Amino acid sequence: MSDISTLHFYKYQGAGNDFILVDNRNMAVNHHNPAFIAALCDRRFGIGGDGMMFLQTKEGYDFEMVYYNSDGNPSSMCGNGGRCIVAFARHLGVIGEETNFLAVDGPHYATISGSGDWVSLQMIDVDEIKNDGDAFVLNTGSPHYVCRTSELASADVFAEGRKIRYNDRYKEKGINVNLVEPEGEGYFVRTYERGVEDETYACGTGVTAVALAMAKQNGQKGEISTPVRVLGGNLNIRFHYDGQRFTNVFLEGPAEFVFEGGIKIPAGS
Ligand SMILES: N[C@@H](CCC[C@H](N)C(=O)O)C(=O)O
Repeated sequence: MSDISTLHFYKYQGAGNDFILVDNRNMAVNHHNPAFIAALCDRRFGIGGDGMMFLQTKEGYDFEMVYYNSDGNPSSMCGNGGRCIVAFARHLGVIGEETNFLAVDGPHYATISGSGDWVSLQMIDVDEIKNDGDAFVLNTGSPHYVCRTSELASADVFAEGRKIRYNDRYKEKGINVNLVEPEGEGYFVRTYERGVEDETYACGTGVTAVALAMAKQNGQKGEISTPVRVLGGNLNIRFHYDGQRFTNVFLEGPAEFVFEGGIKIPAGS
């Protein structure tokens, strides 16, 4: 009897934030194993990814999104991951052009374009933005630190992000660190991600946090649409702000299939 089996996986990316996806509707994969997830996300010895997701069935919803960071630990919401799993669900025939699914931060509504590669994902409402010196701290499904800067193209985001993520205030629970500068009608953003412990090419909950924090700082109210450029492409965030609460928050952008394959794993994983 063989002690090795093959895991069929799919790779997707949303503005360069890349993920391994597995159809686990039959619950064949036991994913409560950080070393297993981290090994698959490893860019040299595994498939490679900023995170890994399992699409599972959930009563009352089209599907459930179960998300892990590349360090192998389950995490809070991933916005780009959410957009990618919607594209994956569409590919599997689980959904049509709109969906209601469950993620770790609650229910999400999303739509996907007919061509299947542009996803608009509703994020949680936000009613609190705190200050940490000149920076903003808020939770858009995941915790974010947002700090305005200049000369962002040449910034050492890894070093600056790491310093903040591991300072006394944040080191226990961790935080994602977003550096931002105005660009055209919107912003250029670079993010150091907790759980990847590196800069990623995009962070969906991060650009959402930036758009909300900048609207508050600029005194904007009403229906707002904010384009954001990240290292891996372009995203857009639209929302309503009444001066107290951010509602109807949508993260929009590309979610694209990259490749699929099989990888040998120990049986029972
Ligand atoms: N890439 C994500 C955020 C994933 C979670 C994050 N690393 C954390 O642990 O908070 C996104 O697109 O939102």
